[in-house]
Amino acid sequence: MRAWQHPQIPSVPGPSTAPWLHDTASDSLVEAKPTDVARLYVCGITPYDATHIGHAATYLAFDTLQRVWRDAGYRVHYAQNVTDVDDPLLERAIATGVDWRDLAESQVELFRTDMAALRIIPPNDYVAVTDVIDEVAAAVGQLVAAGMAYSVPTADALSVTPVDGTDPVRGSDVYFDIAAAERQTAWQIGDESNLSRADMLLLSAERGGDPDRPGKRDPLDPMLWRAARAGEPAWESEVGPGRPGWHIECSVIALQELGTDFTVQGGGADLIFPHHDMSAGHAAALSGHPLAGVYSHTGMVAYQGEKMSKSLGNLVLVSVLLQQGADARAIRLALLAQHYRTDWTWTDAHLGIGTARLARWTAAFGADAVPGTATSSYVIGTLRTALVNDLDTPTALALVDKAALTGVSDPALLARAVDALLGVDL
Ligand SMILES: Nc1ncnc2c1ncn2[C@@H]1O[C@H](COS(=O)(=O)NC(=O)[C@@H](N)CS)[C@@H](O)[C@H]1O
Ligand SMILES: [Zn+2]
Repeated sequence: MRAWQHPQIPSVPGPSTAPWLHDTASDSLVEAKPTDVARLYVCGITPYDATHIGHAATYLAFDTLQRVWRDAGYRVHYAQNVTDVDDPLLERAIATGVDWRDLAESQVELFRTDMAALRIIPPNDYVAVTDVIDEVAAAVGQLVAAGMAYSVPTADALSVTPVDGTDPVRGSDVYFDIAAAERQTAWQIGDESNLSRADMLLLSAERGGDPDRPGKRDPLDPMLWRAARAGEPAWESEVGPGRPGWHIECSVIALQELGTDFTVQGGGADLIFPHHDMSAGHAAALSGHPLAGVYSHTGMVAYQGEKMSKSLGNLVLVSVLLQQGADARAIRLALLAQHYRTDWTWTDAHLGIGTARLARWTAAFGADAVPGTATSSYVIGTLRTALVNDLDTPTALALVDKAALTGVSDPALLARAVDALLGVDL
């Protein structure tokens, strides 16, 4: 699927190194140093109510990561999915009387324009789950054959006569067998999330799981394939008519585009469990290898006291801010002023601060700037040090603020660094 236009990224002289990132799995800072190409998977949107400030903050964090890798001389291979068929999307389509395909299509297009406006680097591979149904079904079939998945008879599935009668899977929902996968692979549930089983059960119910469903071997076993039901989209497949589960789509797309053991798997903290634990479990069961080296998660942006989210409807949309006259660079600066791993609350004041900062930086380093006393190359060195330290953009912004007060020896050089590393073209 088409992504969006790639922003210009100038090269900046001077040495830089791979970034250190907080890794959720080890709960420590690790060096995200690729062996050759930096391979990155960041979970994409479920396309409705696209691009709220929370989405933008998360994708901006992994944009910053890529800018630091590129500055250090690494090429980046970036993959991202679109969850363009899933229960929440179908519910929203029904609630708003819109065909789910039209809703997905229009929201992905809005997301693309917002990402391009914010100069966020696009993925090399932008893959919709509806484009890989066969690949997902084949992966589910592989897990069934390997004894790491099982079917649960489905009362309300469309009655389907199994083709040859021997295949117990047709016409049933298919679940991942966590215990079997833990026996057959090095993966253990909780490897990424480090959560207690009690917390897992709570989060599983809150985030699309069905721990109370009868017939499952373990309440935490996640669904791999949902059998066709009346009124729901379904595709014919080797595991019967139906559609993909959530976690398996990211395992299949990440493995297909990046292979195993890729550098960083990224997303918001609400994906830590079940989504990223299970995506890693499915990938280990399919490939025998770990999915990624580093599991990187961003904090949640709230608005009016609650995490910004579709279901709550407390959304601040990037496109609305832009329509109201906000400069995309000011929105970017407003987001970069918060460390990517903190939970924080958006207020309109944040946009005002970003707008004022943009004006000060334009005066100090833009086309009409006059040289000042700080040394550009020195300031750029401190900027790089801040970003290599777990993408510390708040410190980076403060360093550029300070340089703006005194002016710098070579304003154009600093402007190049601000563009390359922070994505703000003054
Ligand atoms: N309020 C928020 N603050 C920060 N990040 C958020 C917020 N809401 C959603 N996100 C992040 O934005 C990304 C897309 O979220 S989403 O549209 O709900 N889609 C999904 O989570 C799945 N399609 C991932 S496969 C995820 O990484 C999610 O963690
Ligand atoms: Zn995902």
